[in-house]
Amino acid sequence: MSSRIELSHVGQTFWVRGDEDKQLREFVALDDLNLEVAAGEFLTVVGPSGCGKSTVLDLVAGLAEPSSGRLTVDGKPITGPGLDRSVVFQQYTLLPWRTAAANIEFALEAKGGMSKKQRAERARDYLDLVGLTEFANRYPHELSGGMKQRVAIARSLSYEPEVLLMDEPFGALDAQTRERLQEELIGIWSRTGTTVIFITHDIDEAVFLGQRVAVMSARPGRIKEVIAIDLDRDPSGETDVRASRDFATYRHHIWSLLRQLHHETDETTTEELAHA
Ligand SMILES: Nc1ncnc2c1ncn2[C@@H]1O[C@H](COP(=O)(O)OP(=O)(O)OP(=O)(O)O)[C@@H](O)[C@H]1O
Repeated sequence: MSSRIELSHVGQTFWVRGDEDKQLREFVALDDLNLEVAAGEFLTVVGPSGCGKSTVLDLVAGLAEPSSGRLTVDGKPITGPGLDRSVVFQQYTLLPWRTAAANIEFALEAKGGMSKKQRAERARDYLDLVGLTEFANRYPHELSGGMKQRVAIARSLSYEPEVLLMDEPFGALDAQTRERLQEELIGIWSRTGTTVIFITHDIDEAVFLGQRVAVMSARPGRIKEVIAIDLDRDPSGETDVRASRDFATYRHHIWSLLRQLHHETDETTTEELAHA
């Protein structure tokens, strides 16, 4: 099962204290942001630092309420967190006193409706899916960074959410582990059909994973452009799609957009400082 997500005219404003006068001021993090994610789509999001990527994810996760606009999952307004949507953060959020399998079982306990035996079986299935069958009884401190993140992904998938929200989940990993996990994630996604929103700072990662890449602008945070990625992926993994001409073209287009946005943000900041 997967779900369609829609954000229309979404705005998010925070109250922040000025550096100089310590007065509270409104800070517009998102303004009139519109985005649709189709059921079963893999959408990646890139944008300058501080443009509001995590804010968007928090809103879809139901961890925060927007100041304006509307967010829906399959047409129903998002009013808070729900087991239909699962979040994977950059930092591994495993319970250190529980084994890999027990971490997953714990999440399933929270969902309810499953016997102990069913939970144990489900945990095994999802550890198999992320290639960690042999490590079910290891504690987090006995696992590598990449393995911990795979357990976190298995845990998020185990309660079979319709939507998987990923906030730079591979950001803390070395380049090789990161590439391997990207490939595994594509495999898992094609098997489960979950709708994925994946935030990253890495253009290559965005192009490799996304069926579409949403590029955000900063100040205010909006969707600048959404680029459909049509790459000839080789399911056997034998061909290096990252080395293809098409990949380089997409990469360069997004790089140029981000560079332009970076200049625009710098100019806005200079103007704001001049008027402060
Ligand atoms: N609770 C908050 N209170 C005040 N300002 C906030 C709050 N949360 C986020 N912001 C501000 O909103 C803007 C967007 O933050 P957000 O974390 O969504 O950006 P981001 O694109 O995910 O950043 P990065 O790429 O650096 O992780 C930033 O300027 C941030 O300082």
